[in-house]
Amino acid sequence: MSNTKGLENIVATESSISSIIDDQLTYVGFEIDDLAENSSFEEVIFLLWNKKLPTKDELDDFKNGLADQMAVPQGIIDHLKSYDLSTVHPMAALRTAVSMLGLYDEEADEMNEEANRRKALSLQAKIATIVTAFGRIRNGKDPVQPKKELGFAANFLYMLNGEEPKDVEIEAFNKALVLHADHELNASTFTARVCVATLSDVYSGVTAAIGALKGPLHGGANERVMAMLSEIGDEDKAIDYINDKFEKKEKIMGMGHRVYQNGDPRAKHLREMSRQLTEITGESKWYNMSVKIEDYIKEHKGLPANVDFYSASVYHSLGIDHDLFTPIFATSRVSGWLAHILEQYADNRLIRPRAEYVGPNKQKYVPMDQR
Ligand SMILES: CC(=O)SCCNC(=O)CCNC(=O)[C@H](O)C(C)(C)COP(=O)(O)OP(=O)(O)OC[C@H]1O[C@@H](n2cnc3c(N)ncnc32)[C@H](O)[C@@H]1OP(=O)(O)O
Ligand SMILES: O=C([O-])CC(=O)C(=O)O
Repeated sequence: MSNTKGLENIVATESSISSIIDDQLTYVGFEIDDLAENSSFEEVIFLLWNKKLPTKDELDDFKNGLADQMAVPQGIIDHLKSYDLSTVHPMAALRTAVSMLGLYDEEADEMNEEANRRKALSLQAKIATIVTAFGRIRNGKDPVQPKKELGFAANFLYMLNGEEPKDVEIEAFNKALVLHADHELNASTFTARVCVATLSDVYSGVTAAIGALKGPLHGGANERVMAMLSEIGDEDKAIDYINDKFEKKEKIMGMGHRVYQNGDPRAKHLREMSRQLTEITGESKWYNMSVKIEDYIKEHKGLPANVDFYSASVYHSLGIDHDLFTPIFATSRVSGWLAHILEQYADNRLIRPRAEYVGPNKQKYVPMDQR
């Protein structure tokens, strides 16, 4: 048996949801650049779940269906309120709340496509409500009910802030959601697929995926990028800070990628959004600092910026609390997780690789009183 640490370059499944070929990302064969410029997030979810773009009527129905599913059981809101939310990370709260959603669903273990698609729509909608409710409750505010006439991106910002967002904010947030929706067999998506390949339920798959996304080597990097930029504080201090990290052999968050060699195709969109938004907020320093770091790391380590790098200054410019960055990633990526979960159920086989045993052999049991 050969052993590839981290399963690097191992092809573990077939999928027709998204592809990364020669550093190009597509969703169902549509270039990410095309979708980022033209698509609504709802349209992208429909695409990932149905492998085709919706007609206008299909999209209207889909948007209505999502809006109808946004209310979260009061028991979950009350449960969130029962914790000291000043110390709870929102990804931990989201993980628990999504798991709880399964307790409220009588069909949680129903294993047919119709029931699973209904659960998918419900989860997609409710995760946005949970994340925004958490953001408000911990600041002593009541959750805000969604407005049916607003799209997904606008509703998220509305439910978080209690006021309707500006067009420029909606456009930027929608694009960020589109860019984060799916990404082939990344760690959280793989986790979801491994979980449901045991024929466990959709709630378990999404709960497991949230746990995987939370880590700093994956979705948790975006929050840490902003922590790094804040710690640096001043553009002129950026290079010394990075050199210090190099010396300590510490990783720079938002840099590097397992699959992309020459650059993450999503980063250029987020970089441009960061430029525009930081100019609007009068805080171009975050963008300038980020560019300086990106260029320096590219030159000295040959590492590209990944999707998490510029999303940090984008979300910061939208006035979002830094620890909500990864939950926002989950709000988008759940669309991809659900697409992969449905695909896995449709042609399932248990996922069970092997481990190469490197421990001691031929040991003899020693009774307790002789150890
Ligand atoms: C949405 C996403 O999940 S995108 C990724 C988000 N994660 C991050 O931004 C965290 C920082 N980046 C990293 O830790 C890595 O680049 C990963 C996890 C993304 C990819 O990891 P891997 O493919 O396993 O690469 P690995 O960690 O083995 O790194 C290979 C080499 O590049 C170096 N390297 C990789 N990323 C970085 C980084 N961000 N900063 C400094 N050095 C790095 C490693 O130290 C290692 O060097 P060495 O060979 O001299 O020991
Ligand atoms: O694909 C990966 O390994 C990580 C990533 O960029 C993503 O999940 O968007």
